[in-house]
Amino acid sequence: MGNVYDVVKNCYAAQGLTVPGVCKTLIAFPSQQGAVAISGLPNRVKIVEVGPRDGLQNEKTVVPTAVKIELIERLAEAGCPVVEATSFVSPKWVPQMADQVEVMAGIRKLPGVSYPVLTPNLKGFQAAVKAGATEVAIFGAASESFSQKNINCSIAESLQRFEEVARAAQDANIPVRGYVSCVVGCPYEGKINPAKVAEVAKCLYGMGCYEISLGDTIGVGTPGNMREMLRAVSHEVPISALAVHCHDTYGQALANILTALQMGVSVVDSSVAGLGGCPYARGASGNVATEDVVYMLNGLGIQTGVDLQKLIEAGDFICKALNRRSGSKVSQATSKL
Ligand SMILES: CC(C)(COP(=O)([O-])OP(=O)([O-])OC[C@H]1O[C@@H](n2cnc3c(N)ncnc32)[C@H](O)[C@@H]1OP(=O)([O-])[O-])[C@@H](O)C(=O)NCCC(=O)NCCSC(=O)C[C@@](C)(O)CC(=O)[O-]
Repeated sequence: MGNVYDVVKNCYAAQGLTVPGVCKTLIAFPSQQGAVAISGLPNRVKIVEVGPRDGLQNEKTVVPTAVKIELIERLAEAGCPVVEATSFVSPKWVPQMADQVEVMAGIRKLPGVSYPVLTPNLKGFQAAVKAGATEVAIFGAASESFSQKNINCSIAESLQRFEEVARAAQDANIPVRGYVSCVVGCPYEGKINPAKVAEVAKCLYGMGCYEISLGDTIGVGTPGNMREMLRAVSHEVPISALAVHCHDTYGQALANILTALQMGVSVVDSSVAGLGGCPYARGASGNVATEDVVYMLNGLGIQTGVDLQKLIEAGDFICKALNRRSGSKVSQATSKL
């Protein structure tokens, strides 16, 4: 078989017709050789690789610091422009991130790559700066219960803490990214009102966050409710400043990402080998695998700057270290070739 377009063209030709323009743009070839763009999608997408932080924070056995450092370096070498390195949170709450200072000291930073870290409060921010962080992220939620479980305070209290971090970061000329968790569903409260997501996103943006990452923390989103939520948030924050962060619990992450791209989002968070889950979100599975996102974007002719082969190798490296099978379908498929 040639390709899907040829088959469709021949069917139309057999009836003496030509292919309508709309069909031409809707037929995409999901292979590395025959990339075809769908009109209306961005030409370039920024991948924010969160595997070393979101991916590893929930691991039960301690991952050696040297393994974390090698993973971060491999991801940067694969062309990921942003590699979230660790978090400056309480080691009592997230023991897996207790080696944050050593991780920051150990990574050989590549020029042009950003290595943000999570900072829930001023204490975390100050420690991060001392450890050499040049970008931080504050992380709130659209669910009161999740906010309490994750950072031990209400949404309103968290916004006060974030305001302090944002002000200190501005004084130190450090860019701040903002997260909103539970943007469509919460493990404790169920469905989340898009208006609440928009309200929290607006506050974070107003504090000076250059980008707001919208987290489907437990991976219950569908293209329908993601669209509804993105529509509400984009009334308060420009779509160019939004990112999506999709966990893949129900297998909807790629569809949700494509929906977001069609709405004008051009920043996607993902985790190599599909690692991850939040320790305070019961039942949450890993993030969408970066390999799968890059494969989809390659198939659409969308630039990412990421080398898929090197990415797969980085995924193989961490899966071997964790003694686990990759959560990436692309990695699973190519390992059988
Ligand atoms: C926010 C706190 C610290 C509040 O925790 P707390 O217990 O309320 O804090 P506190 O201010 O009462 O202090 C208690 C102790 O923690 C220490 N402490 C206080 N702050 C820090 C700090 N920054 N770093 C290190 N230590 C800290 C502080 O010094 C004190 O130590 P002690 O006197 O008992 O020895 C805690 O709840 C915490 O660390 N939570 C982090 C939870 C977390 O990391 N969750 C995962 C990340 S979020 C996520 O995965 C979702 C996301 C972003 O990926 C998007 C999505 O998928 O939706």
